[in-house]
Amino acid sequence: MEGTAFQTADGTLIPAVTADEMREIDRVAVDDVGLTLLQMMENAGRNLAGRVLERDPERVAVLAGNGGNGGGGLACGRHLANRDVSVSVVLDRSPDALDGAVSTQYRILEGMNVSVTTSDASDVCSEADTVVDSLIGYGLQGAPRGRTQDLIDLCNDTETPTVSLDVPSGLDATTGERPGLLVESDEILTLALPKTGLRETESRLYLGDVSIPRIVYERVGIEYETPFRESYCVAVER
Ligand SMILES: NC(=O)C1=CN([C@@H]2O[C@H](COP(=O)(O)OP(=O)(O)OC[C@H]3O[C@@H](n4cnc5c(N)ncnc54)[C@H](O)[C@@H]3O)[C@@H](O)[C@H]2O)[C@@H](O)CC1
Ligand SMILES: [K+]
Repeated sequence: MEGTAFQTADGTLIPAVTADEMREIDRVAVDDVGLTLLQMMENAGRNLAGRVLERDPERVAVLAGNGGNGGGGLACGRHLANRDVSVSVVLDRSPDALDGAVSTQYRILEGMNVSVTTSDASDVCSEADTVVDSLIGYGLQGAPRGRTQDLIDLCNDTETPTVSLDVPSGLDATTGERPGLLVESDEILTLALPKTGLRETESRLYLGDVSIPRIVYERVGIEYETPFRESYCVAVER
């Protein structure tokens, strides 16, 4: 395990997983143990908001994709807005393309009258003091395309400090390869366990608890000691 493990500052080893392994962990957590995606997404979003709040933000742009990664970003946007941070959400496609838990997150923001754009986002990004990158997580398939690619380009161009959820969008979570454009993150909050591809990144890395019970790791054959003893989010060394 030591070859692939990351560790906390106090030396607790944390195994790294591939995208397929993480998908299986999520599946067992939901299908066998009974957590819901919405619960995990809420924990992801709250931990992400915690990292963003460390930056004392006033205006935050949340770039959100249509998958689970985007849902975590949207939940983060709600927690920030609840703390009087000015939040603008930038979707990479029409809200009609959202479903399940992600759609739920979106509808709540809509009910809160949080600003949402599906068109030109250059002002939103340049006026923000922090960008949340929740476009794509471990679900990346090939080089980022279309508006997702344009938003990554914009995010990198504006040079606003960026916090990425799970992995910087455009990174292959398993290999660390970048098949196309990649968000240049200042900080990454990865979820549950670090992804093997994060070895190839250099920005500050944190690990957030999404409340996956130990029995899930036992069932998928991963040796696991919780790094979350006193906190829901810990700094991680590669
Ligand atoms: N335990 C869980 O399952 C949780 C997962 N969460 C997040 O959900 C992510 C996984 O969710 P998903 O499996 O929905 O996948 P992602 O949200 O990583 O991305 C999938 C979406 O990205 C788009 N996409 C993929 N490749 C693209 C490309 N090359 N160009 C443009 N668009 C592309 C597709 O439309 C696809 O729907 C994780 O990385 C994690 O951040 C969190 O929301 C919390 C809970
Ligand atoms: K991301």
